[in-house]
Amino acid sequence: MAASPRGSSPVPPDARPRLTVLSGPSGVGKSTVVAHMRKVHPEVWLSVSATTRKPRPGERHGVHYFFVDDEEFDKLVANGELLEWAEFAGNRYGTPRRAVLDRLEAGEPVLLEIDLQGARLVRESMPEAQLVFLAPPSWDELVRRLTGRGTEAPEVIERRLAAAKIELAAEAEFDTTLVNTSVEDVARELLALMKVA
Ligand SMILES: Nc1ncnc2c1ncn2[C@@H]1O[C@H](COP(=O)(O)OP(=O)(O)OP(=O)(O)O)[C@@H](O)[C@H]1O
Ligand SMILES: Nc1nc2c(ncn2[C@@H]2O[C@H](COP(=O)(O)O)[C@@H](O)[C@H]2O)c(=O)[nH]1
Repeated sequence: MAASPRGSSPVPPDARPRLTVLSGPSGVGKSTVVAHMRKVHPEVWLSVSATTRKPRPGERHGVHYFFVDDEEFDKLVANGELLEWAEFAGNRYGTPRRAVLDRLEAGEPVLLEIDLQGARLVRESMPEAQLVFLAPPSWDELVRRLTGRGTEAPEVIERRLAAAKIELAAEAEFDTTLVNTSVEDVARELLALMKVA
């Protein structure tokens, strides 16, 4: 048997876990599910996006998002540093490319939590990615969750609900749909899809 070289060697492409993209309308519970999943399996790496949105109370730079201004976001785009980016409800959001590629090359499971436009762009550039759609149990429940979160002004909620109608209509573009009735059940199903548990 040939001796293994010292240090870490790149993982062959076939052995790499697929990139998983989680999308779904604003307020459906994506962040809640992912937070639960990572409490149980901290090894699941979640990409930290850059955004021009202002932080909500409790959100920390580098943890929840990289909060940047318009000029900084323009530079990230111009320098090709984003794997994908999109404008959503008046703000821009993008996935830092290098960190995602590094984790995939190291053979680690990678999760993106992004909107429909971003999911479509990832599908184009990385067709091997699996796209998971998180759906609400009903429209009324989605409105309740988004409103009940209490983080957005009424006009922002309206914009997000308008986007939600478009996102719900695109469910068939995804490889799998999970209905977020129970956070624990969805987290378990997502871990299974990612082949983590
Ligand atoms: N299964 C569930 N049952 C009841 N409430 C839920 C469930 N999942 C999430 N929630 C609640 O719904 C609200 C929205 O959840 P969350 O912020 O995770 O949504 P999101 O999809 O990440 O939204 P956004 O895209 O706007 O960031 C939160 O108040 C959360 O506690
Ligand atoms: N295309 C991308 N969408 C992203 C990214 N990071 C987050 N998002 C999505 O934006 C909306 C709004 O998020 P919020 O934190 O302001 O509620 C939501 O659908 C996120 O999934 C990204 O890098 N690219």
